[in-house]
Amino acid sequence: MDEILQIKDLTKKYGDFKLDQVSFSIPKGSIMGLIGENGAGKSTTINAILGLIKKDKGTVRFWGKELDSTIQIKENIGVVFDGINFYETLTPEKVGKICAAAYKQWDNPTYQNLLERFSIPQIKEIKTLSKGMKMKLSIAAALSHRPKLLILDEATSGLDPVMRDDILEIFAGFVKEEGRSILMSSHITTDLEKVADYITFIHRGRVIFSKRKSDLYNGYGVIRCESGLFEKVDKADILACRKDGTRWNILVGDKEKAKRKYKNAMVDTISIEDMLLMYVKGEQSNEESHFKRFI
Ligand SMILES: Nc1ncnc2c1ncn2[C@@H]1O[C@H](COP(=O)(O)OP(=O)(O)OP(=O)(O)O)[C@@H](O)[C@H]1O
Repeated sequence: MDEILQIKDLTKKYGDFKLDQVSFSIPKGSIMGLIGENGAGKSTTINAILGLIKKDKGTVRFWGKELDSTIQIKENIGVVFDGINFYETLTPEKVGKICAAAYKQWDNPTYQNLLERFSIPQIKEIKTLSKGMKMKLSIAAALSHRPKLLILDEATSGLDPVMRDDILEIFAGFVKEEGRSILMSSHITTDLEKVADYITFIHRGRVIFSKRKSDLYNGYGVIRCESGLFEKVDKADILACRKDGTRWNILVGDKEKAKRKYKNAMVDTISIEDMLLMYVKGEQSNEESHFKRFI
């Protein structure tokens, strides 16, 4: 079993919104970045994985077994949400004591080290801590109960760039320990570019792709061309496109094939953020006919 988490056909309907047969897997020892626009379904996916909402359909397997017990989740999965994770009247010191009693594998030296590294005071009430400090406290606690999987839902967005960089380094070290993995949703795609091994892109409740990051960079590309060439591009090759002045930017899934097929075109690599923008804005702006999407 090389995968720590396998999600298959996860489906949940909320009124107009449908999380639609979401499937992806997280290999052991890796960081999976979960990206998508606001309302794409990232938190719904995470909540369904954790059993915080009832899924309509689909399976979640953890280390090969269906994930259905809260005890199994509590001990093995560390969770950090973008919000308050503890009672506001507790202090970081009390959080440590409560967690020591609550978790079999609580690692107090790690917790103390992280509090110091993150400059979190031991005896200040949580309600008096800044948003960033609360996030750091949650991350310290989640890492210190030695979970096999850490799930973070927008958990680093309130942190300054220096602290984010420090935390990304800690995450990279965490997954080096055998079998541990991270699933992190983030709008800060540059963080994921730095640290993620895999990227899953959810758009309007559906998985557009779930791929190794290096395969994304090696595979996807953008053709930049004038209208004349745009007309000749095989529509089957176009994943999304956007007109920028007189030039077209065309997202393709196989950069090298595009270079061979369209010899006069400029074919560039594309960042995760630009890829996401082309998918999302291409569809949104359809009626203005500046953008079009063909899949
Ligand atoms: N409890 C709920 N009841 C009804 N609709 C919900 C509920 N939770 C989420 N939704 C809807 O499901 C859709 C997906 O929301 P979700 O929070 O999963 O998106 P997201 O990708 O995490 O977005 P963001 O980046 O803004 O956090 C949205 O349309 C949202 O309004």
